[in-house]
Amino acid sequence: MSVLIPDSVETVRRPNVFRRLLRNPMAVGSMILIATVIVLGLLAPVLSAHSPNFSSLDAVNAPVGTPGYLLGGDSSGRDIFARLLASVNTAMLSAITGVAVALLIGIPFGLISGYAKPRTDSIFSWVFNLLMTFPALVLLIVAFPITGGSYIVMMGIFGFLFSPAIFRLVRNLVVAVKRELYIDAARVSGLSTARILRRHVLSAVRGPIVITASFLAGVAIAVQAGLAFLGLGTNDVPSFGSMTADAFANLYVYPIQFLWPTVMLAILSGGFVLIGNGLRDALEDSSLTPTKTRRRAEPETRRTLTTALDDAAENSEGPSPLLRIRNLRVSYPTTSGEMKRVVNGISLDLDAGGILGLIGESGSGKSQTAFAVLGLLPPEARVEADEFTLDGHDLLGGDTGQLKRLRTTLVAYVPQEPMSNLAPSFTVGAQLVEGIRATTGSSKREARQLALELLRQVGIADPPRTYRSYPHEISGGMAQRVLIAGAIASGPRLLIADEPTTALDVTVQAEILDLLRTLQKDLSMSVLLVTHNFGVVADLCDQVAVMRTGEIVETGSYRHLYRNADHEYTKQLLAAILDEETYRTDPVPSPAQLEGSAER
Ligand SMILES: Nc1ncnc2c1ncn2[C@@H]1O[C@H](COP(=O)(O)OP(=O)(O)OP(=O)(O)O)[C@@H](O)[C@H]1O
Repeated sequence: MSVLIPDSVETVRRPNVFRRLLRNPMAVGSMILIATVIVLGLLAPVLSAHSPNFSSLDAVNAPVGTPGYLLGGDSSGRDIFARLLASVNTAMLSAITGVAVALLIGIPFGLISGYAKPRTDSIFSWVFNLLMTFPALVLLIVAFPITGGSYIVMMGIFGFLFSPAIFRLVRNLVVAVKRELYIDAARVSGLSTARILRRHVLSAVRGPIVITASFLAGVAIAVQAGLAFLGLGTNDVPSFGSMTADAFANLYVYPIQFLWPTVMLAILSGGFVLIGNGLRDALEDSSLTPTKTRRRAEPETRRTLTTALDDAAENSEGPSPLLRIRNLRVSYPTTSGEMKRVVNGISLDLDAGGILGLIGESGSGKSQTAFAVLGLLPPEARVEADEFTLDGHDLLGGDTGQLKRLRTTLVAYVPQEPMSNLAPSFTVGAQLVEGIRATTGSSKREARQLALELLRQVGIADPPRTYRSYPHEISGGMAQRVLIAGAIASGPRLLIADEPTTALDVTVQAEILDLLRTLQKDLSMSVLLVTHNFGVVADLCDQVAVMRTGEIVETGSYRHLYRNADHEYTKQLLAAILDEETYRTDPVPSPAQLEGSAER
């Protein structure tokens, strides 16, 4: 089916950090001053009557306003105004060189270190920590003979020595961001690591990088001036430092000569620091980054059993299990060095087209089981099993790239907290298109059409409008529909839904469950539903596995468990719902209703 795409789809405006920055008077003042000074520096050849190194005996210590010497002459008879403008250019080139080198080294290594496995992270962190212990200023002074006095080379070394600051910043930000649910979602949707790093991780950490770069520019200008003041630098290139040193010798006789370079230095160096402060405030105000939290369902949001029994099917037999798990163990290292089992030898079969509910209290190991299937467990997790296959493919052996491709094509994931799974700085449409293109390889235009069609399919009333909305502009229920749309885009054979309704209110919960049921039938998918809520299980699932402390204590159809639960824990879980009469909206199903539902 083709869908017309409105022209407005791509004309979305982002929340503007720059506009917020413009509300900060200090930052605005600094930007105006710095911009003015930079323009003056660029116009130096036009504005100044002399070249900065031209010296005339007539102009030695000439007072301010001498014809041709707007700010007077220095002790060598050079035009102070011309030298001041030339020094602006020196300062700016120093800042650009120092900051560029620090960013070029710090950002890529920080991204890789923060995102990579612990061993790579340890090696990179060790190297940069070592670099950080070097006394930067002393090294710059010692390196002077090697640089031949070139301030560009000196500032390159400065950038290298300050790159650990950027590295640490980026690495720590990436460590915080990489476990965000929307990064997991991007991984599940098949995006390459490079693309996730570039598009999602870098975009989330760029704000603090810009702020630090601004501070670093101020520091670079001050450091270059300091080195020049000490005489470390060629005499041919004017700089605030060398001007200050010249004026210093005349301080008591011609103090005004000291004023010009120090004021300019303060404007440039301090201005960058103030802009950095303003940027930080503007970004903090506009921070939309979600935190990875988990909400438990409120009691009133629990579903009742009646609807559930109507729909629960007795049989879940298919030709062969799509997902086959035998004796799955997931363990984590503890501080004492021992391994702690969080999934302890579970076995499951999920048939093609079947719906399996994995139910248990918090911490019972449901999500760990689901994440093991999705390949989303953290690197420190140890996963073992006698058999762990998806569509006949071993999920534990083989090539990592092949497994990733297999999961991308066969499995999709619907998470618990829809909002946290959408990247806050991209529109819904952009995120859907990105996922669709990664999994289907379609063109941008085709992906856009498919995204709009999928939004319609998951019951979004105005797909173009939602397409061009940012996550904060849509409701939780819509966000969950968007994620479901993204999940089904690749036509998965297995949909893993981890508490898909927990974060939603009660009416929306019912709608999302209805949608999942409809899609499961229409697309003939298998569904692994992770939940702590028997009502949700009853609504959807053919088969149920009850988990407790990492083990499956009982399995069976929902109807069977409802009537003949053997295990005390299953009875407790059922009783927990049945006891909550206050929160139920439907009557508890009677045995007759159960039979009726069985006959359907
Ligand atoms: N990275 C980790 N390191 C160590 N233990 C972990 C880690 N992640 C999870 N666990 C532990 O694994 C156990 C099972 O967690 P899991 O998330 O699967 O529980 P769950 O049944 O899904 O509960 P919930 O619904 O609250 O998420 C918990 O005790 C948890 O503390």
